[in-house]
Amino acid sequence: MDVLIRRVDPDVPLPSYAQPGDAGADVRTTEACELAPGERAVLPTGVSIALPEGYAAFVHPRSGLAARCGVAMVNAPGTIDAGYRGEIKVIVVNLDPRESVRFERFDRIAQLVVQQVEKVRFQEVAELPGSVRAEGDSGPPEAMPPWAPAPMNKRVGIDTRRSYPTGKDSDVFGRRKKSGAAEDAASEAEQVVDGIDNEDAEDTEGAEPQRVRLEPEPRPDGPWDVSEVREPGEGRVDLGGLFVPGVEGMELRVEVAGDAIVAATIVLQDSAVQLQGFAAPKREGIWGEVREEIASGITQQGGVIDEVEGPLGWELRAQVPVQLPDGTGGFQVVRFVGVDGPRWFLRGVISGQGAVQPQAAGLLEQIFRDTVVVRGEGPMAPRDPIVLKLPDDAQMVPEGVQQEDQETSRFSGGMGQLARGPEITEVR
Ligand SMILES: O=c1ccn([C@H]2C[C@H](O)[C@@H](COP(=O)(O)OP(=O)(O)OP(=O)(O)O)O2)c(=O)[nH]1
Repeated sequence: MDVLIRRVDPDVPLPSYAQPGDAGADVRTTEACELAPGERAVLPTGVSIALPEGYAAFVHPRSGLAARCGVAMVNAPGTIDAGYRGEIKVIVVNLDPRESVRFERFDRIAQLVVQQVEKVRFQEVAELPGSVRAEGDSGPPEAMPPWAPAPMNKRVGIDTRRSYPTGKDSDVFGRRKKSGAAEDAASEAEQVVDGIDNEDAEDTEGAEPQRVRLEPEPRPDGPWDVSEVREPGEGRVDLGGLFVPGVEGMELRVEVAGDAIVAATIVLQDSAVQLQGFAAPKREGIWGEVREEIASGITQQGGVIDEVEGPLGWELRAQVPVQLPDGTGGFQVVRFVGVDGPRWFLRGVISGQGAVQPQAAGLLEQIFRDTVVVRGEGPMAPRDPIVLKLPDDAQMVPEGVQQEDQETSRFSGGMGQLARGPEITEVR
């Protein structure tokens, strides 16, 4: 089909399909630009189009750029409405934590996919027809579920408000999923990992013949084991069991279970990521099983789970039932991300805007990736939390205590287990 196009920049080459079967026609930037790590820019393409009614064009990232340089589109895919006559723009972001990326004038920066789109009429009804997914969902529960992120008994906060440059210790590959199968995920997974961890000492084979063991996936982009990083403290906050990257304007809170600090939460504007490290077997990743546990728990609570392959590997995107301040039931969107490392597992819970709009969570994901885990050499039971400490120069300000513990998986985000404690303010 023909689409009318106008060059806003008279010299720009028209969008073109690189190969005969391509779905997307490459578009170019008419402005050269250099993006520092984490920086974004709105780049003009030098063209505007007139699509027929019933069509839209979608601006997609180019996979080559993403793989080579970590360039993504903030709003991918960008939507070009049929009625839009302005110049098509591309909102690119450099997600590489270390390297700048440079575009020259007329470099191909994105691809345009034209598609037919439905315009629907929304018909309001009192009840929706059932679906396979809806089966077993019992609706919002009466009580506050253990997955609800709000209540914590004790918590410690560090307000950093300063800039930490990131380290320069990593290199680049790709990471993929492992799969784990467990009917009764919680109990079986415990058994399996316990068995394997004990076995580590003797280095024997075959104690679990009914299961295929999968090695932890490679971690080309982190998070890192302390042995893989030259200067873990460079640009990171030393929390003992974790070195957490420092970012301008972030607020860092640590959370306690009993007397031990076990989780750190980084709050950045309207998003947060909670980081928690756990001991794990040497040769088997546990993230597959842990995902199943979290998913089944949330589904039982009436929540909805999507398992998707995101920027940090396989993750759960969950709509978790919560009680709203006015007492009514609502849902909160949360992302559970996780990575298996050498004898440890790092779990992140992304909440706020970074969960609602995962494409806007680049910086939080970067923080997760650039975290360094210090499991220590001592014996630990699989799935035991890796204990953290306060930064040496943190100053504590006591704060009120509220909310009792709730029974839940320790991987559920620690929502019911962690405790709010004294507030601390960092002084440097
Ligand atoms: O990557 C993009 C996304 C959008 N646009 C243009 C075409 C689109 O028709 C217009 C509005 O975009 P969109 O509808 O996504 O933006 P909005 O924030 O929802 O604005 P509006 O309220 O104008 O629809 O901006 C681009 O040039 N590039």
